[in-house]
Amino acid sequence: MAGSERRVHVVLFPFMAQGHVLPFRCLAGLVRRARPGASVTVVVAAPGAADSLRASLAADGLHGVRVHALPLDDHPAADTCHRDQLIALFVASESLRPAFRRFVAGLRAADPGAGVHVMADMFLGWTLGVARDAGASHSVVVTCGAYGSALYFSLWSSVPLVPDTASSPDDDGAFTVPRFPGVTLRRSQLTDHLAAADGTDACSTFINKQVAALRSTDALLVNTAESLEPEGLAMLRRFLGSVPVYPIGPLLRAAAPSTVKNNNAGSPILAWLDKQLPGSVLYVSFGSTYTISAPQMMELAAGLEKSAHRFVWVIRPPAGFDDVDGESFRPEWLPEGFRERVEAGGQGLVVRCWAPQVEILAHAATGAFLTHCGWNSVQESLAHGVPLLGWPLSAEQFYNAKMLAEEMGVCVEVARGMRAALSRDKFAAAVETVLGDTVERAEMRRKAAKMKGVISAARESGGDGSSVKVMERLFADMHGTRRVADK
Ligand SMILES: O=c1ccn([C@@H]2O[C@H](COP(=O)(O)OP(=O)(O)O[C@H]3O[C@H](CO)[C@@H](O)[C@H](O)[C@H]3O)[C@@H](O)[C@H]2O)c(=O)[nH]1
Repeated sequence: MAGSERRVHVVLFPFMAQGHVLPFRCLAGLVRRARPGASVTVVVAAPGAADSLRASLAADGLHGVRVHALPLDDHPAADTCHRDQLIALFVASESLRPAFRRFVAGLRAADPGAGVHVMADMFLGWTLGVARDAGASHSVVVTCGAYGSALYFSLWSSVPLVPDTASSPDDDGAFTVPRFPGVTLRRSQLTDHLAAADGTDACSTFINKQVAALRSTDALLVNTAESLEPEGLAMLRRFLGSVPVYPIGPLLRAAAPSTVKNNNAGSPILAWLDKQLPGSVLYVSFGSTYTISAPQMMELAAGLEKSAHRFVWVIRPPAGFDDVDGESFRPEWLPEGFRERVEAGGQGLVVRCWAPQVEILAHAATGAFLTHCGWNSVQESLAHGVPLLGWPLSAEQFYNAKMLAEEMGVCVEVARGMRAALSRDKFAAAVETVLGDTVERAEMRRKAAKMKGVISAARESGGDGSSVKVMERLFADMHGTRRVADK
């Protein structure tokens, strides 16, 4: 087979946010496993981020993977800028077109006999034109799941949305998702941007450009497995028409081996977990980009304390406090004395900004995860058989939560959106459901364990549906006997 393989340069281009860069790091490893002879370069849209990405790739054992920086210096990475600036950052990424064009042309010129394949983030649709002009093949990498993406892109392609039963924007009216008559949503499962969109606003214009790229790229690579989301993938394929869809996920990092061996002296959080009973701790984190409000944080703290269950809570500054440094807590965020009380009493740990999430989820003491249902967090949780409490905040997270609760039965949704009125009693009751001695807990754990098995099978190299096999198929289709770029 190797004899018929054409040399190929693979260019990976993530959007500069943790939730996107992390799966792209795993994608670099997957490309290496599926096509060991390929050269792989990760393009970053900020020279300042190149060194840390190089270090991360080396830590992943991907020493031969190159990093090429393009000059988007005056824009911060998405997880350090205000969420409202995201759309500006998306649009600004298009200014990289000339530099990216030069880079791809340089690869072609340096090795004219080889193929070039650009694997670009779903928010970098403009790269398709660059790839086409350079005679390179192109795929769009969807870092989200299939079900969430199918609904998200379908909704944005159908604005303005008119809920069937809402008489005012405050009514939580139900409506049927365009193109998917079997799926009903509520008004509260739309972001404000989506609910207000009319097709001419900046968000609609931007996302419609991405949808156009999804529909005309050579392949769609989705961070999921056929066995994990068969229905979601069927919906995405229906939405896209003829573009081939390759479920190359789950793109997941493995936990450091010491976690599994309960040997965590080097990490205070993991060392604390070592002292807890199996399945007894709630892990609370809302990902790398979104956050809840200060009043919500107050109520959540009260609910956690009231539940009397153990927890590890990773706190990023609430909305409106984006300028606060990475160390401090403000009095507006947490009830007076909360942190000192729960830490001294052994009930919980309050961690500022960032924690070793995969290691926490892999730890035997972790029994449930309160999450915003970002797709990386979802897959990391299920990969370790950990059931979820869902509090979707934005983007496609509402649809991930819906699928996890209604289709997979591994999640209880406790709140919805960045303005949700949270009740401490309701929240404490939900924690009891997932960590107490309840029938629901047993059932959710059983279903989450099943998903763990599904994910583990997709990560092994052997089976036909495994991510390596799917990636091998992509290369065979694109750069084996059929050469899409040369058609
Ligand atoms: O303290 C922390 C917090 C986060 N993480 C990691 O950061 C990633 C966070 O990703 P995710 O859970 O997907 O959340 P976001 O960062 O919010 O992800 C964005 O990207 C996802 C994939 O496209 C989308 O599903 C989300 O809606 C979007 O907000 C995960 O790998 C976590 O393990 C840590 O390691 N430590």
